[in-house]
Amino acid sequence: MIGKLNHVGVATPSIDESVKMYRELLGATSVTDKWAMPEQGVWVCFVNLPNSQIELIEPYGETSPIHGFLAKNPKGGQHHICFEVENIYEARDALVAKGATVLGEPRIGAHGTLIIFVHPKDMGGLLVELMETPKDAHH
Ligand SMILES: C[C@@H](C(=O)O)C(=O)SCCNC(=O)CCNC(=O)[C@H](O)C(C)(C)COP(=O)(O)OP(=O)(O)OC[C@H]1O[C@@H](n2cnc3c(N)ncnc32)[C@H](O)[C@@H]1OP(=O)(O)O
Ligand SMILES: [Co+2]
Repeated sequence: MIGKLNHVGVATPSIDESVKMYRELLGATSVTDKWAMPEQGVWVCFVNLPNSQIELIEPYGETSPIHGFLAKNPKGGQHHICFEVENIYEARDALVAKGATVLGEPRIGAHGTLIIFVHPKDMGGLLVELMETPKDAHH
């Protein structure tokens, strides 16, 4: 089931400050604009790497799912890791059949394809996002 590593999600109190850090300290040159995803409760911005992406996420709105994480990690930190799958519903059903806790219903993520999250308690403390491979994927 598990496919390519798509992105590593990094929570931050300020995407602007984080982008500056990736540019100045690590020499990142390809960074997208940030945009709001109200239904996900986050602002999103991608630092493009040759083989993957860092997804910077900042809380959007009072019910953002990352408020708790930032309360515990005020400077931010690694928040989730995202693997591609071919079919999100098949992946979801297989996980549920094995007793894993899938958080919420499949919804559209930052790449325009369906995503789900697997609770960290079932993944050795790691929050795992699964996303359907974009049809025009070229990485
Ligand atoms: C735009 C999109 C995309 O890529 O397309 C995105 O990525 S959106 C990315 C943002 N969206 C999401 O993360 C949606 C799915 N996430 C969630 O539903 C939530 O964040 C939960 C994962 C359920 C955590 O919720 P909450 O912070 O309220 O935690 P909680 O108080 O229930 O704590 C449950 C336990 O999980 C731990 N915990 C919380 N966040 C964690 C994280 N990111 N990684 C690992 N562990 C984590 C807590 O420390 C706690 O551990 P102890 O029990 O040991 O104290
Ligand atoms: Co993500």
